[in-house]
Amino acid sequence: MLADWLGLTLDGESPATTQGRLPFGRYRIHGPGILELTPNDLHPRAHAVIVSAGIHGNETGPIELVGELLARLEAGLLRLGAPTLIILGNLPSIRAGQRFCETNLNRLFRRDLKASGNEPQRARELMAAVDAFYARHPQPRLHYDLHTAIRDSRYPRFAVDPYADTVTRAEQWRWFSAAGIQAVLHQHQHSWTFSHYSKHYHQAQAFTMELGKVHPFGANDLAALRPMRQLLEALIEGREPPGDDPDVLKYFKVEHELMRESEDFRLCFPDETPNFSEFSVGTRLSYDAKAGEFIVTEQPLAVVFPNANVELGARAALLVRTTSTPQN
Ligand SMILES: O=C(O)CCC(=O)N[C@@H](CCC(=O)O)C(=O)O
Ligand SMILES: [Zn+2]
Repeated sequence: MLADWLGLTLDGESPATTQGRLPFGRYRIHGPGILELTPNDLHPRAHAVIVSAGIHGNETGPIELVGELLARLEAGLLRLGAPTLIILGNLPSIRAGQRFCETNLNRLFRRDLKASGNEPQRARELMAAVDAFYARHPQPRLHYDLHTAIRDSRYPRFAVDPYADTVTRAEQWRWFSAAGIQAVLHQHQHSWTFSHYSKHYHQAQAFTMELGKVHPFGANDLAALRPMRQLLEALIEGREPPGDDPDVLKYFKVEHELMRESEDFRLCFPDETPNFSEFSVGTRLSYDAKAGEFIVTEQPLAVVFPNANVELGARAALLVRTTSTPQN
């Protein structure tokens, strides 16, 4: 049934039933792409776990990873021990194989959202689903929003740590280390992403997890994500995830965001530049007819998520520097 849910949801069809039993619990479908799993026996260490994927429709690896988790739950290979909400984000854009249809869903997760349209409507549905889930469950809150990046990366698997007052527990860095995450990027300001929503409004331990590069369905290297799957499995079972040395991770913080402010905007480095590539002082990184040029000053800067083709007013790249320690 759970494997059917994924397939039917991606095909735009409704499952025949909206609730049922699992080997170690039960499931309930709250709406398209919103599935709650409730354990028969709650593990004492359990979090209230949210795992989301497909917030960008062309990022298929995390959707396949969720498929593996659901198949293993259904086969009884995982012993459900934590309340878990599984979310598939932008269903029309997943079907179209595009990052988004009309606007980038992952900039819309704010309670004062005014916009109308398909993606704003979906953001409202997902915010309501998160609010209701966390209201139902008193356990410590956790949300991993799974993505893949457009470019290659010096660190193919990295976590983006949203900016918010909530303190990140040090165990997260240990878990990430064991899960094969190679770097952590601390945001410097509110970003209104899905993970930021859970951290800012619900004080969840919440991260955007970049798990390799964008590929079509069937072309993803799920073997490289096996340690990450083990982290998710531990959380779904409600047990303490494996940990490893947090000093193995590289830590970065955002220093500046390059914004696209006019039609005449360009990045002054090749399109295929990998994430975390470093540029020395004096390098011109961008030109915008309205904002002018951006030149690296004082210390080298590395570039993450460069994309000159974003909407006007949107982020075209993050400029980052290393930081010696994780920020808690
Ligand atoms: O590779 C890219 O350019 C984009 C990959 C992606 O979708 N990243 C997320 C990061 C969200 C965050 O900053 O937490 C995004 O841009 O929405
Ligand atoms: Zn994404």
